[in-house]
Amino acid sequence: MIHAYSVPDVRAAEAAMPELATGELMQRASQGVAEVAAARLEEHEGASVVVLAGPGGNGGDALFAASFLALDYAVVAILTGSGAHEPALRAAHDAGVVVLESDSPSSLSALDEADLVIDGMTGIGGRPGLPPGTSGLVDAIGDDAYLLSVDLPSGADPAGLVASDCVYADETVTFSLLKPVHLLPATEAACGLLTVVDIGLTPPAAPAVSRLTFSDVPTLWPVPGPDDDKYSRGVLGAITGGEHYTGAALLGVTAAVTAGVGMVRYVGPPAPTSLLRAAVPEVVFGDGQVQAWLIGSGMPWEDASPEQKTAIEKALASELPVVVDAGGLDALTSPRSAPTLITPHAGELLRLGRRVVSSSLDDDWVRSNPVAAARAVADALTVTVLLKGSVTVVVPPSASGVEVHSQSDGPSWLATAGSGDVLAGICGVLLAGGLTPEDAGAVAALVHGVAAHDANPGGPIRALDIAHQVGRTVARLLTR
Ligand SMILES: NC(=O)C1=CN([C@@H]2O[C@H](COP(=O)(O)OP(=O)(O)OC[C@H]3O[C@@H](n4cnc5c(N)ncnc54)[C@H](O)[C@@H]3O)[C@@H](O)[C@H]2O)[C@@H](O)CC1
Ligand SMILES: Nc1ncnc2c1ncn2[C@@H]1O[C@H](COP(=O)(O)OP(=O)(O)O)[C@@H](O)[C@H]1O
Repeated sequence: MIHAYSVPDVRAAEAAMPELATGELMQRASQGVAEVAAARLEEHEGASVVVLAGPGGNGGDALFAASFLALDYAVVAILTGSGAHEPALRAAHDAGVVVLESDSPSSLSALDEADLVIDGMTGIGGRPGLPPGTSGLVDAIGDDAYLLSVDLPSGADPAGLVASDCVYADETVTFSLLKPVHLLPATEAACGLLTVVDIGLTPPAAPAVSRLTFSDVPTLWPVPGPDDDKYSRGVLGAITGGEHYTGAALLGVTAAVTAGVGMVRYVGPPAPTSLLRAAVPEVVFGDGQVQAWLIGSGMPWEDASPEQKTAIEKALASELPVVVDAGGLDALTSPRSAPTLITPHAGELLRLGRRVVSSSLDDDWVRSNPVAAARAVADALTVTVLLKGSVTVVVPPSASGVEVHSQSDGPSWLATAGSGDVLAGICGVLLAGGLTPEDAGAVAALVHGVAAHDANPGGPIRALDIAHQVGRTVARLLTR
């Protein structure tokens, strides 16, 4: 598991180190930046470095790194704020670094010609958005330059909440502790490759964001034992698909069966029922006892059959865990006390937010702060929200005290019709297997992303292939 910690907690961890006051922490950080920069220069056969140094601690890290690199490379430092970290600036001067002001005519040409640029303009104390007057410098960086950010890409929201104008790095070097900026959807893409240099900080007690890794899957995935039978393993009731979206029923139920559910009971009208009878012979049909429900994929509320509507109302009124996808979200009109995982994409979350948070939310509500939008719906309905995207977040209600989970395991080829229906099926298996909505959502997102990769590494993927792949991917993750 990877953890990221809130900015105040990281500050407190730094303040607890006597090495902060002596400058030793900055020496370790800047040495780490210099080592990573030198390795990338080797790999790319580069010789020239430009450092963008702001007035804060990150600027200090960047200038000290410049002083180390000046032993072997031609290094220019551009000061981007009013003032600079004094000891670091002195070290850069002493090492022969050419120091320029940001408005110097030479700055733009140096950036255009640099093989590697170190971005140390803003750090975890920065506000979202590039500092005034620096966007021209960022634009001047040559397309072939390797862009290495110190701690976080300048301009990115350290809390990872708000999308803003920022540097898009090839790589970010951070120090001992990840921050939300490195893992959350508004900012992760700007970080590029993430490299962690240990400078000796002690992790705070509680993370703000967690991310599962492959080695967490054997701990969390429900594996049957010798005393299990199909009922004890978990029966999933699926109320999905309809006369129109027959495929959504097939995709979710196929994923559930290949992901290893004890049994699936399907409730739906004749067309998807016939399809499932032919394509997924393991499924049984009609209402009955289940351990969890999956409702709504491919079932706009107005298309739901009377039998489906009755079964959904009963499921939502029960004490059983429920996964609510797509059209099922329209049936969720009041808070649930039983475990509930909802799986909207951004469009569906906006529609739901307008119903349960405020009818006046603007079109940008989810995009401008995805985690806050998911949290508002989670709190309004006391459900856990899995908000889908290239970075998928699993956001529990605030009262739970559980941290946000963030997963980014799938290729962009996952953006294909029906892949969300597959994800909902995997979520259903895990709720039926007894996982909490937070764990179920995070593990399902990881396995879904990896299965998409495994289905056709490096190339396009159809959703049904992901559904067929899930079981093999789970086996690979359980036995690696
Ligand atoms: N073979 C099938 O039977 C399939 C059935 N599907 C079902 O089709 C129904 C409609 O699905 P839609 O996803 O079109 O839902 P909606 O029609 O409810 O939402 C689509 C709207 O949301 C907007 N939007 C904003 N952000 C988005 C994002 N990140 N991803 C997707 N749309 C975004 C779109 O621009 C569009 O206006 C659902 O019930 C779904 O389960 C789909 O899953 C596709 C495959
Ligand atoms: N650019 C992307 N990169 C990786 N995964 C993505 C990307 N865009 C969407 N996804 C994933 O693809 C799936 C799409 O689900 P959804 O929008 O519900 O589609 P559908 O309704 O057609 O099934 C989700 O799991 C989402 O996280």
